[in-house]
Amino acid sequence: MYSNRVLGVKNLSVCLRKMSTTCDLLEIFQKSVESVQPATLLENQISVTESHLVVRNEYHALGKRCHVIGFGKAVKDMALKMESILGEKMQRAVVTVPIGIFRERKPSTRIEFIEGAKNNLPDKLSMGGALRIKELVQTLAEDDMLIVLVSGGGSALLPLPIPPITLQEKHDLIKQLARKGATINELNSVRKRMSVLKGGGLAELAYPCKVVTLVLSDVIGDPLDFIASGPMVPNSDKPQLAIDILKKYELLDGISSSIQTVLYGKKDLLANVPIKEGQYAHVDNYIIGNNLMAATAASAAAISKGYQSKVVSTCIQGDVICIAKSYAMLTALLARRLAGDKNNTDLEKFLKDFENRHIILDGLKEEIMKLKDNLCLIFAGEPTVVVAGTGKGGRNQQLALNFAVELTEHDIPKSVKISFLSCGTDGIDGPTDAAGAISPTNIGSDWKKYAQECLDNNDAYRFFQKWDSGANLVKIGHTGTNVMDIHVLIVEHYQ
Ligand SMILES: Nc1ncnc2c1ncn2[C@@H]1O[C@H](COP(=O)(O)OP(=O)(O)OP(=O)(O)O)[C@@H](O)[C@H]1O
Ligand SMILES: O=C(O)[C@H](O)CO
Repeated sequence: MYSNRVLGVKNLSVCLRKMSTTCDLLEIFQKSVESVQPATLLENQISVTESHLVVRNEYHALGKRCHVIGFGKAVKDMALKMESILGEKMQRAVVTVPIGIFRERKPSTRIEFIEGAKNNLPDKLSMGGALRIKELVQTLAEDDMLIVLVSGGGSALLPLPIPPITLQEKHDLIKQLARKGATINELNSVRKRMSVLKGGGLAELAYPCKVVTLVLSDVIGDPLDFIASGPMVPNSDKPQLAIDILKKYELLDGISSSIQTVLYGKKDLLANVPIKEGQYAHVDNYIIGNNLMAATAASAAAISKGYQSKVVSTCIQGDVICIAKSYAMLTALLARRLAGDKNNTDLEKFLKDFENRHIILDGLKEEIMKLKDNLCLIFAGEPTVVVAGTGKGGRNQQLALNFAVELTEHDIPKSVKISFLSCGTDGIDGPTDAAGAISPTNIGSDWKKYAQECLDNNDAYRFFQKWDSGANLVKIGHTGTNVMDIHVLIVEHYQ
């Protein structure tokens, strides 16, 4: 019933077209990932002189001893690059990275790499790493320098719950909150409240040592106090916020007494750590990469392949179901326009829909008005999924499949071909071995029914394993970087 590969000779050109667009989608995604490789980002922005670290054009004294710490999915290559830039000037380095990130043999290095946080959840290994980092930071003096490498996934790689909260309690609460569809900002507000090092804790421990923080952003808008739960910037959340978030997701009543003790108590901060312009005065923070860079590179790659292309938004957020509906509506609209229909009513409806969800669509209307060629639109951001089922998947696979189902609700002219890819730039979508997926096209009614069952059970991975024997799953392993998700939509018209 699920065989979708019945190809006659007359379908050969359709098949070749499918293959070439699939290649384009993959190459466009690959270019976006390449553009935010941490080693290149550092190489372009960091150098050292005899006595200073230079970040872009700003000089920071290296001090008597220079140490490096790091945590996140993308800090392996950041740390190795830092080691090669600093050479003997680097005294000691402790860095926590995801388990399995060293696919080949570990390179020869003086950096102490600690692997942990399976499935992006805090565990004993990552907590061991957090303790090593804490130990190192506690030895620092005023005339030292600390370089901190931060990237997404840093929260799970730097867990140190405030006693009496246990690691298991924290792990369980964050997992439940994530499954209920909490945003990353909500998750991290709760994490900051329960953690020794997050929400500025690490910066306070380092004081008065001078700190330079290099951050690869994986949060919309690059907010330093939310990326990896903001260990190097003051926590500006109201103390009540974490409690309100748990209430919102109906988790407050079930929390353990230790979590209650911490949430309703006061978080001890070191006194007298000076704050200047809302940031710790001894810390300089730099964003060295973000999803705008990745989206811009994707769009440039599409243009070089002959598409009309545009970065539409870098702040896609909200429930995957709503996003799939909006994308399908937009796609149908573009398809009809490419086929010659110039009616604008749907366009206004689509723009309103996004505006209502506070998503900025940069110049999309103008782009659509001048639409004449095959089009490749780039979206970036991080949607959420309410995981109510028991299946296997991730938000990108869920979105790619949901989009395919939604598209069947629209009339797409026969002369138009739609292709859509949704992938996480870190290469790992949820607890799966895929970065995401390419939407299946032309799903018939049996497949549509099966797709809906899989979506309802959050089992998109299983669907994709069956569809075309898994050909639509994008499997690239850990990419070494992490700037949220990229969505690539291609709409092509054939005469
Ligand atoms: N079966 C599933 N189907 C769909 N989505 C899922 C499923 N299981 C988990 N998820 C989603 O996957 C997300 C976690 O994925 P992942 O570990 O890739 O996080 P991430 O946001 O990329 O991590 P970070 O931001 O810390 O780098 C959660 O938002 C969760 O809702
Ligand atoms: O680690 C985290 O907290 C998320 O990836 C956001 O940075």
